[in-house]
Amino acid sequence: MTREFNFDGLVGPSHNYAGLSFGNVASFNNVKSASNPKQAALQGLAKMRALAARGFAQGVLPPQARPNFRLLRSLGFTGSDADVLARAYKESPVILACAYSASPMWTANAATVSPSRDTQDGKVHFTPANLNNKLHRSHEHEQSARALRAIFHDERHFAVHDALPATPAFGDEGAANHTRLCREHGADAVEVFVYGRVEFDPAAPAPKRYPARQTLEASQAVARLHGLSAAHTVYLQQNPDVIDQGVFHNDVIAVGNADVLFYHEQAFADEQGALFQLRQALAGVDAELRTIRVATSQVSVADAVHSYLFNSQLLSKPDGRMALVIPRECEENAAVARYLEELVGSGGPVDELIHFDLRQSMRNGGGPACLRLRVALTDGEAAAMHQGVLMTEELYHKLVGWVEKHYRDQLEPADLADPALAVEVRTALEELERLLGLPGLYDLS
Ligand SMILES: NCCC[C@H](NC(=O)CCC(=O)O)C(=O)O
Repeated sequence: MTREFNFDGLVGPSHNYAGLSFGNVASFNNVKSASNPKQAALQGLAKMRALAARGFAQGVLPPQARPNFRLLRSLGFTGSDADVLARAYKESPVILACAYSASPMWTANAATVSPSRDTQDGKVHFTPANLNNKLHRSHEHEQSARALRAIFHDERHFAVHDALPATPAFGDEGAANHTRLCREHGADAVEVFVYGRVEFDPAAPAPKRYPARQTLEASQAVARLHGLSAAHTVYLQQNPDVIDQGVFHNDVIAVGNADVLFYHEQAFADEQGALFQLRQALAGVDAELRTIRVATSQVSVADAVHSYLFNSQLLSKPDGRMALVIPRECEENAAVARYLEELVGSGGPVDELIHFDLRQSMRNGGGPACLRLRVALTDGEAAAMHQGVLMTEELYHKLVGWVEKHYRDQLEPADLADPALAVEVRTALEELERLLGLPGLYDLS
């Protein structure tokens, strides 16, 4: 049997609001407000626990070591660790914030994953995303690769590639711009890549106000690395106008699961063309696309961006129906709340809503779907991965205890200059390696 595992990012102890993501409305609006790392981590853990308790396969991906002293030193801040922090804070607090960002919590951007059913060599392939559009995210991929290699260490089953070259032609944001459509997780599938820009075709449409983070060239390179078949791979262009309205990743405006695509009518540059391509490719894997199309008259793009309606997890339940995992913000938006009520009453594939309070992450533009990386695994593959990251009641309680012990409940921009914070984070991560049974997870040299 094949099951879809959701690996959620455990929010790191330096979670803060630094306004680093131009084009991401929430990140910009909450710049320099105080964060609560403890609450952020507990909110994420509560989601993992609840979904695991419901029988969904749930794992956790560890946070990364912060600040990234190697990054700071490579930019010319030298001396002892305390000197590096003091100089960076004085000369460029924004660089210090980049080195301290807890952005690896959004594991939808950690990598693109192709299940073994889709790949030429029959292994599960991972390509960590270079995230090169933003300095604070561009240094995640090294540790993402290291963590994935530690968890998916068995080379008979898993291949973890290096990130693509970090140049604008290969802007790669990972699974946030990727979805897999199929009858069921274990069946042949179509992998769908959504890009915002084409580097080598200056005539292709592109956003004008905000950056397009993902390129067609990156998507094609990932498909090549993973050994995907051309007939089962579809590339769609995201609508540049919605990128300019704050839809910085496709998973802010569309989500797919099994044979269902839940999307906003403005999501793609060419809606009819996109549906045609998907239907044709799906016919090749004996599947028929079911669409849940949301019209602008039902939910505007602005409401979608503020509520994160589409940054939901669409999860298959054992009874064949689907649940939609949404943030509380969806209840608070009148148009979205009305739409959702209709959706679950419509007799369509979605018959249940599961709400979570993820406010701490949402204030940086990360909803339920941003917080998780989907990995479909056969039973054999699931048995071959490191078991210490699978969410159980026991692991949940251990991690809550660890968070309670090590995390601050308030972090202001100026706190990043406090040398004690760096020591606290390091101590916490050393303990986490033991707790997850992953010695050597971090390069703490
Ligand atoms: N998939 C959701 C990603 C959200 C993430 N936000 C941030 O990095 C904000 C960080 C800050 O501004 O402190 C991003 O934009 O990539």
